Amino acid sequence: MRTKRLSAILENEMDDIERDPWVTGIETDSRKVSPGNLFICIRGYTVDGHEFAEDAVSKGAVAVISEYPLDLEVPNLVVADTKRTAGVVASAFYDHPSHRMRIYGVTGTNGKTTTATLTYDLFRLSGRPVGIVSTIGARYKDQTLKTPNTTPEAVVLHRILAEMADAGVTDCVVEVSSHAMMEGRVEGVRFHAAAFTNLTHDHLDYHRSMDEYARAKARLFEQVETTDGDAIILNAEDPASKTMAAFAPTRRRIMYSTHADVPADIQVIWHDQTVVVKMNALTIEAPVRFMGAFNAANLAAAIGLVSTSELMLRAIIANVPGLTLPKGRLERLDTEDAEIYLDYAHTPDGLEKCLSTLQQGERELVVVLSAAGDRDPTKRAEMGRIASRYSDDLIVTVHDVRTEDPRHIIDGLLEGVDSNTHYVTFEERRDALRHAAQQALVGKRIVVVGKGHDHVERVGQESIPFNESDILLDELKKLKGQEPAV
Ligand SMILES: CC(=O)N[C@H]1[C@@H](OP(=O)(O)OP(=O)(O)OC[C@H]2O[C@@H](n3ccc(=O)[nH]c3=O)[C@H](O)[C@@H]2O)O[C@H](CO)[C@@H](O)[C@@H]1O[C@H](C)C(=O)N[C@@H](C)C(=O)N[C@H](CCC(=O)O)C(=O)O
Ligand SMILES: Nc1ncnc2c1ncn2[C@@H]1O[C@H](COP(=O)(O)OP(=O)(O)OP(=O)(O)O)[C@@H](O)[C@H]1O
Repeated sequence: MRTKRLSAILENEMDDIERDPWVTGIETDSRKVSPGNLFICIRGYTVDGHEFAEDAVSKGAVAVISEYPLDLEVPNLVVADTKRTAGVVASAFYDHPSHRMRIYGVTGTNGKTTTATLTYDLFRLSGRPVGIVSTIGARYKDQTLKTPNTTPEAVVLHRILAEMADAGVTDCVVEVSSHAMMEGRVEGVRFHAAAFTNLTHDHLDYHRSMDEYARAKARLFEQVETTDGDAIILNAEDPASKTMAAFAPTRRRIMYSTHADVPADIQVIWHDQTVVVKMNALTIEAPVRFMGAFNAANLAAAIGLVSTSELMLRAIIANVPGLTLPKGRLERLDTEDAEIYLDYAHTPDGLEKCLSTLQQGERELVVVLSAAGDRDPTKRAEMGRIASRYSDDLIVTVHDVRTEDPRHIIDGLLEGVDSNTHYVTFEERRDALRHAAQQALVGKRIVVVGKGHDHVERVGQESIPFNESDILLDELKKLKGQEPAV
C-alpha cells in the first residue's frame, strides 16, 4: 500500500508529498521493523515509542506516524493519537478483515475466556470455519498463535484477523479486555455482536473507579454495527448491563439469565449434569460436562452470540453436550489418586463462584489461595475473606510475585481471613503445592486457584516455566513412594 493512500485514509496531509513509498507492513516495535515497514510511534507506560523512530528508519522503515513532527529522512504523518490511529491504519492495510468475517466480542470481569471458548466451540462443532483471539491464544482451523495479551495491540490484532479472513474463516470470537478498550486495541474492528458477562472488582490499579472500569467495557457495545442481525448480548442478572446498554441504545438487545424467575430472552438453568435452555418458545434439555451456575451464564452468553448467526437454536443446542471448559477453569487433575482442581480465579467474584461450586460435596475443601505481585492489591483482603468462608483449611501463598515481597502479598490476603479459619502460609508456591498434595492424599478435595492454564511464573523481570499440573502429579508420585515423572 502507498503511503499517500494511508495518508488519505487518515485524512491527513503528509509533510512530504513527493516521496510516496510502498509500505510492506506495519510495526509499532522498532525491534521488529523490517525494510519497507511503516513505523507507528506509541507513547507507552514504560517508554515513548517516538524515541525509537530513528532506529526504525535505520532498520528500513519507509514512513513514520507520530504525535509530533520528527526530523526524519522518510515521510512523517502527524496525528493526535497514534494508539487509535494504529487500528484505523492496520484495518485499511489488511483490507478490513473485520468486514470480511463476522466478529463477536466478549467483555466482562470474569468469564470472558470461557464464554469466548464456548462460542468458538459451538461454531466449530457445527462445522463452521471459526477463529478465536483470547487469553489462551489465537486459533483457527489447525493454526495456533501465541498472543502477548488477552487482546493484542491493534496492529497485531488486525494482522491475526487478516490471516484468518484470508484462510476462509467466517466467524471469529475476540475477547476484549477493559485495557484493550482504553488502549485502543480494537480500534477499526467492526463487531457483528458483543456479549457482556459481568462486572465486579478487578483492575482498580489501572482504572480509577468501578464507574470508569464499567464505561471502558461499555465502549465495546458502541462499536457493534447496527445492521440486520447484529446484536448485543447482556446479562439480565448484572446491574452493569444497564451501562452497557446505554452505550448502544439502538442495537438489538438479547438478555440472558440463569434463573427461571429472572425474565430474559435466553435462560440457561444448570442442574448438576444438565442444562435446560429456553429461547424463542423452545425448551431443550442437554447434558453438560461442566459444573457451576456461573458456567451456565457463560453458556447463555455464548448461545446468545451464536444465535446472531444463521444457525438454528436446535442445531446450536445439539452441540452443548460436546462442550468442555478451557484449560485451567475448574480443571480436574488427571489422576485417580486425588481430587485436585486447578482454577484461574483471580478476582473476588471469580473465587466465590469457583469455591461455592466446589464446596458442594462430601469431602473437606482445602483452598490453595494466592494473589499476584504488583497487581491490584485492593482485592486481596476480600479474596482472603471469601476463601475462609468456603474452605475447611487454607494454604496461603503467592504467584507471579514480579517485584513485590511475597510476605506483603500473603499479609494482604490474610487481612481478610477469618480468625477461626485454620491456615498455613508458604512464600514459595512449590512448597504450597507439595503441602496441598499431602492433603489430597488424605482424602481432601483441593482447589488451587490463581494460575489456571498459565505455565509461567513471573519473578522480577524473568519468566520461569512453571507447570502446576506436572508439579502436583510429581509431588503425588513422590509422596506415594514412586519415582517422579521426567
Ligand atoms: C498497561 C499496558 O497495557 N501495557 C501494554 C503496553 O506496554 P507499555 O505501555 O509498557 O509499552 P512500552 O514498553 O512503554 O513501549 C511503548 C512503545 O514503544 C515501543 N518500543 C519499545 C522499546 C523499543 O526498543 N522499541 C520500541 O519501538 C513498543 O513496541 C511500544 O509500541 O504495550 C505493550 C505492547 O503492546 C503490551 O504488551 C503491554 O501489556 C502488558 C504486558 C500488560 O501487562 N498488560 C496488561 C495490563 C493487560 O493489558 N491486560 C489485559 C487483560 C486484563 C484481564 O482481563 O485480566 C489484556 O488485554 O491482556
Ligand atoms: N461468569 C462468571 N462469573 C464469575 N466468575 C467466573 C465466571 N466465569 C468464570 N469465572 C471464574 O473466573 C475465572 C477465570 O475465567 P475466565 O478465564 O473465563 O475469565 P476471564 O474474564 O477471561 O479472565 P481474564 O480476563 O483475566 O483472562 C474462572 O477460573 C472462574 O473461577
